[in-house]
Amino acid sequence: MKVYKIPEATVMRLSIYSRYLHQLIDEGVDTVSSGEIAAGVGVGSAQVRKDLAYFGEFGTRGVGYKVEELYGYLIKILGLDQQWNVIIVGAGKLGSALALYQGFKDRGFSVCAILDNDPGRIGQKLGETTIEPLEQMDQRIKEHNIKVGIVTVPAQVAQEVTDRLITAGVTAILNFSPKVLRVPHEVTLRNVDLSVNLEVLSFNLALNS
Ligand SMILES: NC(=O)c1ccc[n+]([C@@H]2O[C@H](COP(=O)([O-])OP(=O)(O)OC[C@H]3O[C@@H](n4cnc5c(N)ncnc54)[C@H](O)[C@@H]3O)[C@@H](O)[C@H]2O)c1
Repeated sequence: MKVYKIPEATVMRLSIYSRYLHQLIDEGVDTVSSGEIAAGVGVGSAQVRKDLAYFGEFGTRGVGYKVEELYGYLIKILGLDQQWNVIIVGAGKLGSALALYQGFKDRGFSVCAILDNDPGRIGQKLGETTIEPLEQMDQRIKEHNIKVGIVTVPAQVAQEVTDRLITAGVTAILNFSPKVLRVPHEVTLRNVDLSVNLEVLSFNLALNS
């Protein structure tokens, strides 16, 4: 299914709704209203209805949504009904922690390779994955049909590592480095900066103090 021009903020909320629905399934809940989803995840119920309306008609007026059905639908919309193979470049503190994180697998992301250029790191094991030299990039990306690259190298080398990943066939980059990366328009880029979240917390703390 192809869905165009969905705002990124909506996609992020869909991911949060799907987690909440998963929680409801675990609790044995069969149906849920948009108001209950809204209260559960902390957004307005009109927002929930608007987000879901991008994808057609869901739910029955007065009854709400069937939890399992809506969950299955959101998983499909988010592309999580298939496995995405992932490569991590930079097996330092952060890259190693991400490689060991079990939560990715639970959502359909499989870390197939982790690379570094430090001879002292190469050959070390992170769970079932062994840290390999950067030179393995092309081969690993091709053999595992890897589409997602996670960049956890220092900022100075982040662009060259990203360029190399894209040349090798990666089409989605999750950048943890503070470097502002340039990628071709057909490549999806997301930047993760935990200090942005800390600053939001700080803003709220300051507001309430
Ligand atoms: N987004 C966030 O919130 C957040 C949080 C922590 C760190 N970071 C960033 O993540 C990155 C990694 O941080 P860290 O603490 O794990 O650092 P680290 O020094 O522990 O790890 C970096 C690793 O990259 C490797 N490396 C360096 N050049 C390379 C290259 N050209 N090819 C392959 N590997 C190479 C190093 O050998 C090292 O193992 C940094 O850019 C840091 O600023 C971001």
